[in-house]
Amino acid sequence: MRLSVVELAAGLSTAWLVKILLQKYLAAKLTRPVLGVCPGGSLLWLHPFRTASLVLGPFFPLKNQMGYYYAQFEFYAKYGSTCLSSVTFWNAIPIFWLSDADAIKTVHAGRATFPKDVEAYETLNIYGPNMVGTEGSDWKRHRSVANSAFNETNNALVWRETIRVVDEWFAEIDEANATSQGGTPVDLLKDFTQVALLVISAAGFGRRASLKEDSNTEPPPGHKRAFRPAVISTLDNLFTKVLTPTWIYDLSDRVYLPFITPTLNETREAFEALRLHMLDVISQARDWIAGGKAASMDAALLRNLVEANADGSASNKRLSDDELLSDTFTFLLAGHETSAHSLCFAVVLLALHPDIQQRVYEETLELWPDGVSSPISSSPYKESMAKLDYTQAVFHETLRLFPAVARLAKLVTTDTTLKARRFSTTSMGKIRNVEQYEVPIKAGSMVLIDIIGLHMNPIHWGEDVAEFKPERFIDTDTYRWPRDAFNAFSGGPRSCIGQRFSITESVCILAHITRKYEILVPEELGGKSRAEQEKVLLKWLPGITATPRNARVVFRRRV
Ligand code: HEM
Repeated sequence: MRLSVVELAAGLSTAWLVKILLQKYLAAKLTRPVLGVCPGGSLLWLHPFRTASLVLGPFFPLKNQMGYYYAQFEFYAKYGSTCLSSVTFWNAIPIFWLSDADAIKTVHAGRATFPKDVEAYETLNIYGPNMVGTEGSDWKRHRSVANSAFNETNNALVWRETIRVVDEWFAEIDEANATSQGGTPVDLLKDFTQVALLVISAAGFGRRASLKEDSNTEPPPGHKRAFRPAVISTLDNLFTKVLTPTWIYDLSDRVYLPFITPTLNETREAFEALRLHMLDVISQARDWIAGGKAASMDAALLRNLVEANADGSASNKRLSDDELLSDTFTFLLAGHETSAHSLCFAVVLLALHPDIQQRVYEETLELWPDGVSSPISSSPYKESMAKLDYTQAVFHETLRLFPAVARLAKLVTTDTTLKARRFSTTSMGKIRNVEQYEVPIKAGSMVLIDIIGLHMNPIHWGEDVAEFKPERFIDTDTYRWPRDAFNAFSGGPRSCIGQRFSITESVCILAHITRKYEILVPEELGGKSRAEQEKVLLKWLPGITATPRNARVVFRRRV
């Protein structure tokens, strides 16, 4: 029997593939002893903290496989442990999944043993190194300059700018309301994306833009695009920028590739346009400092960064212009989608829970008896926030049930142990016999902070863990809410630097909406059960951040 060249090549390729797969499988099998006493031992076909897992997240892993995005606490309950082990198929990395508040706290506190997996963030270094994608002394330098930028003056600016943007948004809604009976249908994702963008533009870059301004605005001298279209097209092209390898850019420079070349050109131009605007703000801030800060200039993050950077005495504590620019861009990325998506979930939850909505309304009625806070000066930031405790609790509880970031990965640099919990589960699904135990973890492994698993852990949050109950986040004489079991903003020294920014913005928006409008479930879902309404309105997909799919409600003006 004679084989053709094609048959021979196919046979050899198959043999080669089988050999590789066998090698990988054996390597993963051999790693199992490293997993020690920690139950699970699952084989992971995808690395759970790489771009592929975000892109494929809605479809893979499947429901019964470890890493499934909607599993909540299921796997931990199945194996009776708050720490689970697994190993990646392709490179045999032991990965320990954590839903235990104490173990996670240890990981956050031990930055030398558990550094951030910065490799996963490399694609975000678009304008250069930045706070999110660095570790060690570089990260410290970024963080110490930026810490002073996120100050109370900036929070007050966030509050004022949010009111300005919300005022404009309400005007649009009321205009639509004039013709519609029974309220205005609102596409929350579309509207909050715009609102959050305008807030971060003003409080982050010091560039005030209007909701109504269209993309044909004249670019200022020296620019090809006005600020707002530059930001919007940058965000629109973010995925292209992050996912396209540089060799494709090089190729498309040399050869015209239909569709690809125009898309890459647009992406490049958008990012360059935004870069020029950010450089303008940096140079304006420098002029302002050099001029003795005579004129007033809003305390936007970028201005504050430039100021803090100029104050840095030693050069090893300062940031270069590229780093300043890259950090500011990171604030735009990190602060815009997270806030917009979380607000979508919060408003839908208020529509689904009229009793809770009523409590928020009563709180805002007390604060603003004469209606929402316009003019702006009538509602000062600090005093108003201090009176919106329940609204803040609603926002926290939303982030507990729908954390924008589902998981975080840390490397393990030295052999160590973590304290987790073992338990049994009764036939009624109740957790019993909880005891702590030590999980040995070898250097070279990875730990995965499973934020959803932690937030759905009944050991920390009680048996009603799945219910939307904002009062969980309100301390009383006999109850203190479990801070370490809440990781929506991560934890420890690398926790979200924009936490106060986003709470200020979100609470301001939720309070204003609830004071002015009744939030209702869309009419077509009116006859359905609460469970069916939840299934539709709270549907989400994994992405860079958890993305709501059907966040629609109706706003009806309160009389
Ligand atoms: C609801 C809103 C927000 C949520 C849920 C959120 C969540 C998070 C989480 C989980 C992390 C840790 C990420 C990691 O370690 O990889 C983080 C880090 C970060 N966030 Fe936020 N964030 C929000 C809003 C903001 C805002 C408004 C800003 C800026 C204006 C911001 C800027 C940052 C930055 C710069 C980091 C990196 C901090 C560091 O590595 O030291 N975030 N955020």
